[in-house]
Amino acid sequence: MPDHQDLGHRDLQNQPDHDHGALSRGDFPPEFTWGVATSSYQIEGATSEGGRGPSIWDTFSATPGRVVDGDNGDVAVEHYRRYQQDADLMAGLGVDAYRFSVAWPRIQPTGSGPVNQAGVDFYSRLVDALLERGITPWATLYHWDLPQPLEDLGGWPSRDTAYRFAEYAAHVADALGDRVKHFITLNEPWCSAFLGYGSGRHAPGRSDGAAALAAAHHLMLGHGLAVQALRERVPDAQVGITLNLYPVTGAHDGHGVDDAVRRIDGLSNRWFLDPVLRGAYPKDVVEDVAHISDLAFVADADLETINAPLDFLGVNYYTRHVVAPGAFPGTGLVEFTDRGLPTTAMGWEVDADGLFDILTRVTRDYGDLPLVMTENGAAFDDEVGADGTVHDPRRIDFLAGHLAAAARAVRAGVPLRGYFAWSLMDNFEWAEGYAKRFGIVHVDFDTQERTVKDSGRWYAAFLAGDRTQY
Ligand SMILES: CO[C@H](O)c1c[n+]2c([nH]1)[C@H](O)[C@@H](O)[C@H](O)[C@H]2CO
Repeated sequence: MPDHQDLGHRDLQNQPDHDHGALSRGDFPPEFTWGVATSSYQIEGATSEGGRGPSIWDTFSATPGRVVDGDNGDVAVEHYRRYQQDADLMAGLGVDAYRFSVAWPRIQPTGSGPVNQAGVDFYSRLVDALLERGITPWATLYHWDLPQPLEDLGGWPSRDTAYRFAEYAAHVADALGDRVKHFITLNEPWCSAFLGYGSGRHAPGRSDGAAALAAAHHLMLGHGLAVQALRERVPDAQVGITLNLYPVTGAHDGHGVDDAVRRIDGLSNRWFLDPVLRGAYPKDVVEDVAHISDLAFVADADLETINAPLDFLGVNYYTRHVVAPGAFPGTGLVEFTDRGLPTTAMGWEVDADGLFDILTRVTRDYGDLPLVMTENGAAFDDEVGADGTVHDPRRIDFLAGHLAAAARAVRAGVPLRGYFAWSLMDNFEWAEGYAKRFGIVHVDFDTQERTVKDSGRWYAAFLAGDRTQY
């Protein structure tokens, strides 16, 4: 069980905004974990092989207009059959760890009932391949691929899905817990709930605010129940959850900006941080959403279950939110804007200082729980040159700048324990399909050929101890 104490507000040492210079692995604690990350639906392919059942992303990507170019994960980057080759890639990069996700529809094709042994066997082989190469497996139990039959029964807005998730977690613990000692219950419940059931931008593509809030609650309830299941079966496991967190900054200091910042910080960050780490929903945000839902789905003991003690908090960071009051002041509407910084191929501003800001804020406001950067990376339009190399200097600059910010946070007192680059290789980027490349390894989606990009070589050199400029 975790033995860290919540020290409450901490005076983290002030640090200079920019300390450009040289950076190396030595700027981080010696036991720091360095890895790469992926997720099942984005890389595995083989969606009809090995007894796998359909997920909501199979359904969503088969629905015309939902995914750019009508792309889907049927083939992806064939990791299901190329996992040995990909494990060799990781070993070549010199990573300590690999964060992957287990596809629920491979373990339980209908989302409940007996396990599909072929699915268990795949992840068992993957884990063994990693361990044989000295790579520590970090398993995410849920990275968005809900079995479609559970969606047909109501999906995450239904409380039963939380109980099915805990049963699934128990099956994974039984199957892999002898060799996997690092578990992340959920990847980004904010995306699963608010993009899946709120905006409809992600699977299952529903647009219902009340359903989105219920989904968020039952995802977090499932998290808490899954922590119990994991602890019962794998007493020596390190267990956490991954949240996508954003520093939120006012676009100016005019009237109403502070409330806009409070609202977006509340819905983006505190709606998940507070239940998971404090056992209560933030009261100001409960009021903000009262016109959408009275939260009647919250049962008495739920928040205690959700507030299960954790060994770490996974943080996914990509960019900052910059906000201003909406067109109709006083309505609570908020406009998202930018600060004219360089952007990635996703249109996200490159803002390494935002990583320092969010890491120090979480430690200052939520105490000394160890933090792990479970995702950080950037999409750029990479091309393979005539010489077969992939020059991606902007991704190197992105990674170096964010690692420098992470080192600054460590110096400021943040208990940061690890960093996973997103992503090992180009893959299915959800509603953007294959049009957006986040990998430090390039994939030719026609031939499946993998080519380590300059950023992959840079990361390998950094992990080998080379000093880098940023
Ligand atoms: C919107 O930013 C989120 O934190 C976020 C960014 N990303 C994610 N979450 C997901 O966890 C990954 O599966 C995506 O591939 C990755 C890149 O888009």
